[in-house]
Amino acid sequence: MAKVYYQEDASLQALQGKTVAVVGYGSQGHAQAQNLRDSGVRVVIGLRRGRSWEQAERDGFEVNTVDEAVKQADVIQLLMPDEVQARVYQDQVAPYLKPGSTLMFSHGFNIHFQQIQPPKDVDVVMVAPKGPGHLVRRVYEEGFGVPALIAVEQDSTGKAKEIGLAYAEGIGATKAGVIETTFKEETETDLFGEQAVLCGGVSELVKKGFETLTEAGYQPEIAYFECLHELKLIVDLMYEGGLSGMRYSISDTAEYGDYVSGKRVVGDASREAMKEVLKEIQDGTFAKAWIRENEEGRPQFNRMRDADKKHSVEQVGEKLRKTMAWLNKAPVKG
Ligand SMILES: NC(=O)C1=CN([C@@H]2O[C@H](COP(=O)(O)OP(=O)(O)OC[C@H]3O[C@@H](n4cnc5c(N)ncnc54)[C@H](OP(=O)(O)O)[C@@H]3O)[C@@H](O)[C@H]2O)C=CC1
Ligand SMILES: CC(=O)[C@](C)(O)C(=O)O
Ligand SMILES: [Mg+2]
Ligand SMILES: [Mg+2]
Repeated sequence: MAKVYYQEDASLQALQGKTVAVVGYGSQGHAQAQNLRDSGVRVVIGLRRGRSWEQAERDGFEVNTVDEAVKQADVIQLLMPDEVQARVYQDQVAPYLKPGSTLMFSHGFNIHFQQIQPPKDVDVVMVAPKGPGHLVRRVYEEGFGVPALIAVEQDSTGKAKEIGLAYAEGIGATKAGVIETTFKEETETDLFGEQAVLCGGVSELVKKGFETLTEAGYQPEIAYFECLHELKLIVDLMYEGGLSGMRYSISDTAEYGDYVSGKRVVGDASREAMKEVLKEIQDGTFAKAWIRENEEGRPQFNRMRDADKKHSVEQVGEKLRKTMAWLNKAPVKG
């Protein structure tokens, strides 16, 4: 049975009198920094000059270069993109890390695949929210939390878990539950989830459903509503009540079709592909390819990103979403 921590298991006390440097102010950075501040934790932001720097200042934070932020911090949370962390760590974090400080991550990639090898005299802890940064902020403001995983890789002070739990409390995660794990388990399951199901699997399902309908001559607007927009409404039901909760709300016609056709679309071939994807995550093939892709200037990543931006589901979606007033105030990428 998984060990899950809630509010009664955590205390912000462990962060009292300490300074947390949040390095990076993107999706997770802005959310975690603002939640911590609202929870009464002293936060400084570490960045390079640019868009995020200006945004963090506008949001009222003290912003420093990464090295200056690290110098004054007791806890350093690295929230830059995974692929830049190792270089910035090497040049601007490692030389200034105080013994006994806490180096934190929200994803295990760089520790698990040994791109970052911290000294023995610091704690190495992960608090990984299981949700996109903008929701980590939005859900906190609503008085709730996004669940998270916690892992301790190195405990030099004997207080690593306590500090990690205090951090999880500060970002609101203990309201939803914080599951104990290892860097290995978080890294492999997170990569698998985003590739096979949450991002990769769902995007392809949406595109192929949309293409099937439009190629058969149906209107793209209808295909968009059917295969993309309504997905959220259906997934909200799953989120609240699992598969049965969703099936309680849909018609029996839909439920019958769900049982007989779902397995034909996502069947044994997909299960085999999922196993292959998982194996390549576990044996490091995926990590190696992603690191190489970045070293080469991201030729494939950029090509695939451009191609998908031009997909007709995106063209028709952009037009339709303009009419949805409630969407226009929610930031998608900060
Ligand atoms: N996105 C998510 O919701 C989730 C992310 N995670 C993990 O959280 C971590 C952060 O990811 P995410 O929030 O998506 O990252 P983003 O891409 O949103 O954040 C990028 C931030 O890092 C800054 N940055 C980039 N390069 C540098 C640099 N060389 N020096 C200083 N700052 C730099 C950017 O500043 P600038 O404007 O100057 O470029 C920006 O503020 C990753 O480990 C990720 O796996 C975990 C769970 C979910
Ligand atoms: C949002 C999240 O949890 C992901 C999909 O794992 C990520 O952005 O890396
Ligand atoms: Mg994730
Ligand atoms: Mg991820």
